[in-house]
Amino acid sequence: MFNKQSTTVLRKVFLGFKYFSTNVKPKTGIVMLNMGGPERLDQVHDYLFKIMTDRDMIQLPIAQDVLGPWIAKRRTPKVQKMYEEIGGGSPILKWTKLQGKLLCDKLDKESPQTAPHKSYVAFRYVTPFTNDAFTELEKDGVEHAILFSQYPQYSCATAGSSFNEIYRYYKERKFPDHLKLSIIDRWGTHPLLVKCFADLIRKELEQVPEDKKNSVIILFSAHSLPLKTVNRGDAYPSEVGATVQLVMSELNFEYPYQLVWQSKVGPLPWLGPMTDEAIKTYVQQGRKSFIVVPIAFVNEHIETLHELDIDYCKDLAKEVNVDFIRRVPTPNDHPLFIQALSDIVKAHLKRKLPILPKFLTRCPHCVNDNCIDSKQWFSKVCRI
Ligand SMILES: C=CC1=C(C)c2cc3[nH]c(cc4nc(cc5[nH]c(cc1n2)c(C)c5CCC(=O)O)C(CCC(=O)O)=C4C)c(C)c3C=C
Ligand SMILES: [Fe+2]
Ligand SMILES: [Fe+2]
Repeated sequence: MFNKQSTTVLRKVFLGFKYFSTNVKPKTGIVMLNMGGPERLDQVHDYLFKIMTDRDMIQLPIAQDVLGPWIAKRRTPKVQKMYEEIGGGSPILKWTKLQGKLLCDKLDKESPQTAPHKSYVAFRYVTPFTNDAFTELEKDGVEHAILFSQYPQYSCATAGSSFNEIYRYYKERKFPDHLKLSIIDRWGTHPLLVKCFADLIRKELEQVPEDKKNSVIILFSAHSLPLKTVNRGDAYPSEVGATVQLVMSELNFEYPYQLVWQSKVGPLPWLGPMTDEAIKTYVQQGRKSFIVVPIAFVNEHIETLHELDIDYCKDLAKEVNVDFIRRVPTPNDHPLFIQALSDIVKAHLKRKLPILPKFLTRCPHCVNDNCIDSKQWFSKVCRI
């Protein structure tokens, strides 16, 4: 139908449009907040150093400035080996960029009044850092930046730490006159997130052999927290529980289930029961079939690809003679998940938004004086 000349013209028009559309000033910036993960092995030490010296993340009993770097140095070879075993680095940046892009494409279509939208990745412990994201979005002339925590459930250790970093960033420099900031800090009960998890679980349940369908147990596994953080009143354990409850409700509570915790670091007590201990206990009781669901992560990284897939579903399963075990994928680019992100942002944009830094309040559970999580933020900004 098209000759060579008309194809060339069409291609030029398309590229011209693409050039125009990618160089147009974004009105709304979506700042994808996460701790991040090292893409390369030579980033692992700095990454661990930043985690272990962040007092929002962990409060070591003595001399954190000395003990934190020491733990980071000692842990580096072990963690480098783990990243090597999952392909040489964390895929979290790749996934976060893709999720941000798919979200903005959707928002451009579904919310033309706030378009164009552009996503910016702001990681806490590895590049691109908070200041990289804000330097870029300020340069782009973004009018409204939405600080969107990529952890569905709130913790002072994760989302709180990112918000505190942004607070510190603007404490040190002039807040741009043209910029408005607002926060989405928790969304673990969003109906489409729940539907997405339920859909992913159903697909794995279909793989369970008929003779094991009656005995399979769904293990929801979430990153644990130090008990000290839990006892201070951190919202995360109960918010994770809320997600689990809604997902099970969506599945009509058809299967037995348990919420278990993974990824403990160091010798101090953390919230349990731990995922590996739970598997061992069930096997001892003769329950040997499992579906493992990472319920607090929205994309793949070391805790899913190594700890769940290699350490538990492969090595531990073999060691203790598990009959059947499958790990449910994280939401990644699942259409229901991208629709959830888009609906969350649209609902947020419809509300009368408090604008930073005027509304800064202090988180009641946080070790940091300037934490900007609070029930006030929650009710004003992010009730969905
Ligand atoms: C030191 C204490 C830590 C606390 C508290 C903690 C809480 C916490 N973490 C996540 C999500 C992730 N953590 C990841 C890796 C990771 N976490 C810690 C330490 C704590 N996390 C370390 C030292 C590491 C590095 C790996 C290791 O040494 O084992 C990751 C993976 C990142 C990646 O590979 O891309 C995620 C994701 C949550 C949700 C959470 C509490 C709410
Ligand atoms: Fe962690
Ligand atoms: Fe906090």
